[in-house]
Amino acid sequence: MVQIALTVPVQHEFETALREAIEQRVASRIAAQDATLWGPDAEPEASIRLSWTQLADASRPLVAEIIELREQLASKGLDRVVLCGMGGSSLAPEVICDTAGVPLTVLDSSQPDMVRAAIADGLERTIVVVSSKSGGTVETDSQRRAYEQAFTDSGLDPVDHIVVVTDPGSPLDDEATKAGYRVFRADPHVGGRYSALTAFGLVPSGLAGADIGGLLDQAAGAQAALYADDADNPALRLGVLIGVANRHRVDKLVLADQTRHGVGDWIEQLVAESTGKLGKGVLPVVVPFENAVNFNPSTADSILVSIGGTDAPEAQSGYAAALDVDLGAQMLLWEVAVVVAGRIIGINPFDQPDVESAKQAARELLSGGGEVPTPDASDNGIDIYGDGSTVDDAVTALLGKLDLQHGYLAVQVYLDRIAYADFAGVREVLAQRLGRPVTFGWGPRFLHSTGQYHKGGTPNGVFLQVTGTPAEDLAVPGRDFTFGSFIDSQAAGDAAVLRDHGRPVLRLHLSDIGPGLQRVRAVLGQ
Ligand SMILES: O=P(O)(O)OC[C@H]1O[C@H](O)[C@H](O)[C@@H](O)[C@@H]1O
Repeated sequence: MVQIALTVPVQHEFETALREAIEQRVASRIAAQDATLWGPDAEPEASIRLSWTQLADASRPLVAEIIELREQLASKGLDRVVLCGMGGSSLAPEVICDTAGVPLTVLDSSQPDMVRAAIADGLERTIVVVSSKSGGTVETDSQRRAYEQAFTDSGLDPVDHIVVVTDPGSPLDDEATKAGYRVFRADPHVGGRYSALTAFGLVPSGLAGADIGGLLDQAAGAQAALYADDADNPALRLGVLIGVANRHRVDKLVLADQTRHGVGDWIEQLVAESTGKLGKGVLPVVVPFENAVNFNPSTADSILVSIGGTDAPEAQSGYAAALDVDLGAQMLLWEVAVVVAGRIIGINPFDQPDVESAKQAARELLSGGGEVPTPDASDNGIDIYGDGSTVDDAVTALLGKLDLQHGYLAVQVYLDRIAYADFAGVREVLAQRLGRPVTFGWGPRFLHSTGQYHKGGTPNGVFLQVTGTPAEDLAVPGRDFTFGSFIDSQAAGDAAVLRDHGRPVLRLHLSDIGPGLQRVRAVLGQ
């Protein structure tokens, strides 16, 4: 079931763009995996990235395999599932499991306290799914190493506890095969953020107990509507709305999820990484509910989307949508909508050119190269990297750089996202204070999602980083760095690249996280 209600202030322009998309058979050509739709520059990448359009059928044989493995594992007393993976390799299972009401521990961090806490919990009944499409993501590799060590130290054989999902022939595939792990190889012609209905979405979710056959049924049931060259096609309507709004500099997409299962985080990656490049794009702003600031009240440069709603919300810009749709269908709907919007905006929705630059800067710092940043000032245990000699002044200086017509503030917090979950509420406080869109992301998780937009998208963001010294560091087995030095390099590397791109960044480093965070909250008004 897919229902969509839309409002647009430029009805004629919207209808014209919709008619063009129908005449050019955009929806059916997406279904047929036509790689020419995004222009000649995007064609080589698009030609190896479109297999997601037919996954509702192609992934079907996986279901029985996963259920069989789940039963085997359960018979051995393995019933707790931990997922190690970043971005496209963890965001889909997170929302699939939350929607299904089944527990899944998602370890998508390099924060030492968070990694230690996950590992300390119930090892003997834990099955760890290590998911990485490229097989080279350092967080995922480090988490796998930490788990292998922990299993071995506890007298458990990692082969009994680790399942791998990766693309065929990746470095992880080679290592895992040698180690004797159970390996699920995914279709390499699907990019990470479009991989929800491949083994990346289905293996962890199915092992955790979600109804993955039902999820594929939902996607299959929506295919005819989403691939129709028809004015009622909800994906075409949503994609054209986002694309047309972008022409009018309405380039923030504020998402309120009435169902409260966190689908906004999955959409956030899809939209930010697919569109945020070449100095253009759509900034997703995930808010917790419809009465949150930025949704109500909204800003003149925002499209509002109510997920699970039936009436389009009232947006100051006039651009709004309500989607009432089940999860499997919703995933396919957004994938189609985003590539439709990408065509209008004029970007390649299948690459993420600016993610690599931050990874490179982090690697340089880790290997002892690169310039290690030193604080510009220090205020009662909080190191300030930016203008201002006190935390108050530094925050005021950063916020003073915000463009009050088109700008946004991104808060990037490299702390344990379970232990300090309520700090995310600072988004609301700052949005209220500034009257501008504010996003909140946990590092390093957001680097694999909105990180692309921050560096490559419309250049009107200002960035507040919060980092902290962990309670206890943790070695990465077989590597010459620790989780602590890794996350530190990730934050510093991303800040360096943002600054190189001319984006204002303030980093506040808390040498003692508890009191430091209290102070930061007080300064920000939380
Ligand atoms: O699945 P992996 O290869 O480990 O990649 C995980 C993530 O890494 C990068 O940051 C990409 O920008 C993301 O699109 C991807 O989802």
